[in-house]
Amino acid sequence: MKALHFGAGNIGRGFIGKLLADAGISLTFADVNQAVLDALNARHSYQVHVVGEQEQVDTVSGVNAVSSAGDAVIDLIADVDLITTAVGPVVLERIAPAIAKGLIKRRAAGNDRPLNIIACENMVRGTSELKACVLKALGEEDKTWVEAHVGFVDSAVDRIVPPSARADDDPLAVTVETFSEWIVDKTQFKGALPPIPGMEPTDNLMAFVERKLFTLNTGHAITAWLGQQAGHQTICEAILDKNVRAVVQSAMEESGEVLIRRYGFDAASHAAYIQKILGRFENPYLKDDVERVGRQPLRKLSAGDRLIKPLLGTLEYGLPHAGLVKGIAAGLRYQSQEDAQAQQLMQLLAEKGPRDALAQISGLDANSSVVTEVVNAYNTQA
Ligand SMILES: NC(=O)C1=CN([C@@H]2O[C@H](COP(=O)(O)OP(=O)(O)OC[C@H]3O[C@@H](n4cnc5c(N)ncnc54)[C@H](O)[C@@H]3O)[C@@H](O)[C@H]2O)C=CC1
Ligand SMILES: O=P(O)(O)OC[C@H]1O[C@](O)(CO)[C@@H](O)[C@@H]1O
Repeated sequence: MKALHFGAGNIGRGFIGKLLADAGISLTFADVNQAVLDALNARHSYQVHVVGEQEQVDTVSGVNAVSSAGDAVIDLIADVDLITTAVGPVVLERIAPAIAKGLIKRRAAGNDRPLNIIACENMVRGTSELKACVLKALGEEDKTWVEAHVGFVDSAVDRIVPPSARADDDPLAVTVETFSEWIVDKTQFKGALPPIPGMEPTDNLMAFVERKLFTLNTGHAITAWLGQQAGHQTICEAILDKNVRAVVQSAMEESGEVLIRRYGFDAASHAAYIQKILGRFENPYLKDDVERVGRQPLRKLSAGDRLIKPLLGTLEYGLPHAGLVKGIAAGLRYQSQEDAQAQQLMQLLAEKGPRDALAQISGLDANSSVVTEVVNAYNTQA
């Protein structure tokens, strides 16, 4: 079996690419980073440092790499059995034209073998968004063929893989936590499910996507934003600050109440899930910077993402939401010189003030009482 993975970054090398290679699949990475492409093609292998309760160094070998901007990637799309991505939500639309070209070539070559495409991004139904972008680039006949032969499979991906801070300066080495979870929607595959140990099929994906995004990512973002305000450098330092931790835990519990009502999760198991995540944030070996985890605040504060969607759930069910409100206020205060969205956020706040800025970013009603609560929390955090 052959696979093409877009994005030879942290999650690409440290999680999805590793699972595919470990499953004996012939794997090619597609990326735009020439240094990473050259290193992969020179060595065809790299090391994954697993840190936490158990420590080990695994070697992933037999991998190749191509530029995602050239013709080689189109030839591969025409040939492989599986395509995965971990490029970041905003990049999906940029890789869609190449995927569309590859699918046109695949059809023209008479390759009717099933192909499955799985986006592994921190977003709800990212593969469905990718599919919509790919279909836009196809004519009617190609669209019909794609619907019949290509499975667009949504997934939830959970493993904390920060940029490697290894002293040996190896551009390919990656440091990962022990925990990992990759859940895929089994109802969306074409043909047989690929046998990949570590890939868990479900017919109830939304429950798992929301459980992960609205617990781990909700708590992680708030840890980063409040941690930054308190002068902490890493997630580990931030979550060990009892003031930060109290808000993070309460926001995760508030979001959890929504998940329990919406999906029927067992309350005790969900409480244990939250505790497990808090423990993962404490991993001292990950050196995960608050600036990285808090990145792209406009995306993280948008309507369907990790803060606003759970907040809307608490309003729907009439539940407490003070922790989420403090978390959203902290998001408005995120700072980064490197992050274009942090700069846009600062500009928006300067132009419109917190009430209208939040309404614009999140889609919440500027005159609603929940926006007033966030504005009050924002002013308190000054
Ligand atoms: N790092 C983590 O712990 C986790 C990340 N994720 C998600 O995985 C995705 C990737 O995150 P990371 O691996 O952390 O980011 P990253 O920045 O380490 O990796 C992204 C890779 O995509 C490449 N890329 C950018 N534009 C491209 C293009 N047009 N074609 C091909 N490759 C391109 C970049 O060069 C980079 O190597 C994001 O959606 C993130 O939310 C999900 C779970 C865990
Ligand atoms: O990758 P994003 O969506 O910017 O958010 C950072 C998040 O991604 C992760 O790296 C992986 O889930 C988390 O550590 C963190 O919550």
